[in-house]
Amino acid sequence: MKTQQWTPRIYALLLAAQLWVVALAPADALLRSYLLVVAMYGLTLCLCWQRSRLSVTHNRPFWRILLLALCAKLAAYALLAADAWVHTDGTLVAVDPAFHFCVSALLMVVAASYNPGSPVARWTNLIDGILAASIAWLFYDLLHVQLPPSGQSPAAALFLSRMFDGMDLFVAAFATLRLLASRRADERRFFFVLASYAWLDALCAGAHNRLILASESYLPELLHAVPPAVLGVLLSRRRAWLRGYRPSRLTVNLTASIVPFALSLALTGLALVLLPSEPVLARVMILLAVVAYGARNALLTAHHLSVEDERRVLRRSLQQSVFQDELTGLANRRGIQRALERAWERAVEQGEALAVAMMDIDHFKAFNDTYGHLAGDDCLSAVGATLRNGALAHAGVTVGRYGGEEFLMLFEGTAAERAGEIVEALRARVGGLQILHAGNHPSRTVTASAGVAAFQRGRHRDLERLLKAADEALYEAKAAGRNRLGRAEG
Ligand SMILES: Nc1nc2c(ncn2[C@@H]2O[C@H](COP(=O)(O)OP(=O)(O)OP(=O)(O)O)[C@@H](O)[C@H]2O)c(=O)[nH]1
Repeated sequence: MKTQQWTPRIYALLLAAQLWVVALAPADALLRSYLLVVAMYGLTLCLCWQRSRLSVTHNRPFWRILLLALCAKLAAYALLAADAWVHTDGTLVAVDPAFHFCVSALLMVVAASYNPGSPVARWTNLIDGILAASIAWLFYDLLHVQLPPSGQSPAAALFLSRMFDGMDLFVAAFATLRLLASRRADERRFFFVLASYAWLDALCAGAHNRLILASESYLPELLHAVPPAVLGVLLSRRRAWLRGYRPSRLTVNLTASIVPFALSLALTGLALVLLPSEPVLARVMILLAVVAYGARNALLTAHHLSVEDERRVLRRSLQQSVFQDELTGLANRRGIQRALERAWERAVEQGEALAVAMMDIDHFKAFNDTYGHLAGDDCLSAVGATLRNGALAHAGVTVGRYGGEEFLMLFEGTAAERAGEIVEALRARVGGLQILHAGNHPSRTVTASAGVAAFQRGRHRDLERLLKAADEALYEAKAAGRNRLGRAEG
């Protein structure tokens, strides 16, 4: 028989046995009832252990923390059973059951605040753990300070049950918050189980504590058995709960910010209650709450700032790769086109002088065919560097690789005559590289031809016409024998 089939039956049997015990109310009803609850927690523990073994690695710590919380619960009920067995007024051993209930709640808070995915997780988890442990410690301390050891009065019992209500509701609210912010299905499964158990535990414990104040019956003892039984049944199921639920980014981020705030607030609240009786400890705890909250925020802010910096660098290098030619380091076609459009707008709107030139390496196909494509790349790279350095010497000149072995030059605020002079100087620099090119007669070294055109309002109605004029001038230079400058009609 499968686990999910036999578990509800065993829990039902144990519950039936407990009902029989509390209804018949023999002399040792309390002891037997607690022993049955211990048995239920024992079975639930086994199911939780099995679940932790089956879970994916990154989720395993959650199940292990829950396992420890259940161990603490089991220990608390075992102590209650031992207490019922000896029938003493106080407790049997030095540590009373309240301590174990506190430890169990602390561990569930730790599970709900544990965040393995965050990049600064090691430190934030440590801070959250310290806060949760301080809350549990203060809570336990408060129980003993506010409640004298002999205090079994109805007022003291009411105080005790209110304190436990507060603690249980805090755990349940915390687990629900994490459930709402769980993106992964396996994490959501854990927090569904934890939140269901925490709410049920809070309701049953609250109801039990009030009912035993109001009646002499043992029947409220049944309420102790409901949370472990329901938890065990949930643990034995394999199905994923809230399958269709996907938290928004806002919910996830809000929860992440609320967790440290809620922990610090709870610690401060408990410290304020403790302030009149233990002022030093209370002040230390308030200070701890403030420092821990501040340190956690500082950690996260520092992390976000460094992520933002990395993003900025990445964005810049991405932008560069979009507008820069890898081989020559010049602006690529997209980059030079963008610069050209901006310059064109300025020329049209503000009447600034504008000239463009197309430059093309002569017989570059023959160069590639003779020396190979890699040598061709080296040649393009050397020509590109020469044009880039040469352009630096003249204000308002931008050079880009327009495509293949063709370069586009942009002269802003430069008259046609002057633009021609600069192109000639740049062509001379290319020739000055003295790169061997046997197929390029008569120089037998790499040379370039160019065509220049200046913007004229009446003649060039759009950018394409200006580029076409420069291209035609280049064509004329090629046709006239290459290694020269062609000028568009002015
Ligand atoms: N090595 C290399 N060659 C390229 C690159 N881009 C284009 N080319 C080559 O450049 C050559 C251009 O040849 P053509 O357009 O026929 O012009 P050309 O041989 O220079 O002749 P003219 O322009 O008339 O002087 C082609 O062989 C292309 O393969 C590149 O990035 N690297």
